[in-house]
Amino acid sequence: MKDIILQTQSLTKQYGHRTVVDQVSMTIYEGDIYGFIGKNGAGKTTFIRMAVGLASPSSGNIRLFNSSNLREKRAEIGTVIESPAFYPGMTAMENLTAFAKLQDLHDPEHLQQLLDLVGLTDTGRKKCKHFSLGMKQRLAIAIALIGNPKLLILDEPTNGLDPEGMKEIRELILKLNQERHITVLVSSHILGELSKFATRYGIIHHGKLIEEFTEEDIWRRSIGNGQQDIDLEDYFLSRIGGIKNEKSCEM
Ligand SMILES: Nc1ncnc2c1ncn2[C@@H]1O[C@H](COP(=O)(O)OP(=O)(O)OP(=O)(O)O)[C@@H](O)[C@H]1O
Repeated sequence: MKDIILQTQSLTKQYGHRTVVDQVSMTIYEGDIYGFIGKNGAGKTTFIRMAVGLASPSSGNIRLFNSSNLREKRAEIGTVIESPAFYPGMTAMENLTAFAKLQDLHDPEHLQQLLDLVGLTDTGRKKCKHFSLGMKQRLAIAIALIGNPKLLILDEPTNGLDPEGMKEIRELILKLNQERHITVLVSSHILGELSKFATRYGIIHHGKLIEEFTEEDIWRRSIGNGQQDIDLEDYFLSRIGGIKNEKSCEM
């Protein structure tokens, strides 16, 4: 049995009378690339903010790495939430150095390796404000990796990227998972994109986690129903009552 990396029980967030995350019980196992799927406003970011300690739950429970000592265990998580934040007037290496200093880490070789890993080796004196969105996302991921996290949480990392930028992020996530054995939680509202690399999925709809499954689970079910093939996107949409748009993979 694989180790449990992140587990929530009935995690709930209310803003006033509105419940935006509703009793979510999620389990992420070691080695997963967990695709967290939901429409805009479904509650993905709010759930992630609670998991990493940026928002406090109204009720429910969170365990990290099989421990309830969240203060200690959150140090083993790297996070990129929404727009990447860094110093626009600095280079990639200057940013990495500044963020490493905040964590009291001073190892230029480690930082150079991170730059190489995310494909920003050749950016030299170029200031980050002149980076493309894809480069900014990859720098944000490098910053999240400074402390060698065991779990990387990425909130909509491909949002707004062109196909090439999406491919770069996808390949980076796969490399981190397969070569560095980092477990990944990645949220998106773009089904076609997530299905290219996720190993398990959770669908969130109106704040509720309506299902968790692997792609294999769906295959098994479709064979059981006498179907030859499955379309993951059709399946997702059938679960949330959506209609497939032939021109777009978005929900
Ligand atoms: N601080 C807040 N106060 C009140 N409502 C909030 C707050 N933060 C989020 N919400 C509401 O909670 C709901 C869920 O938002 P959330 O950002 O978690 O969704 P999401 O699935 O991440 O969507 P998106 O992809 O658009 O970010 C939304 O209706 C949002 O307006």
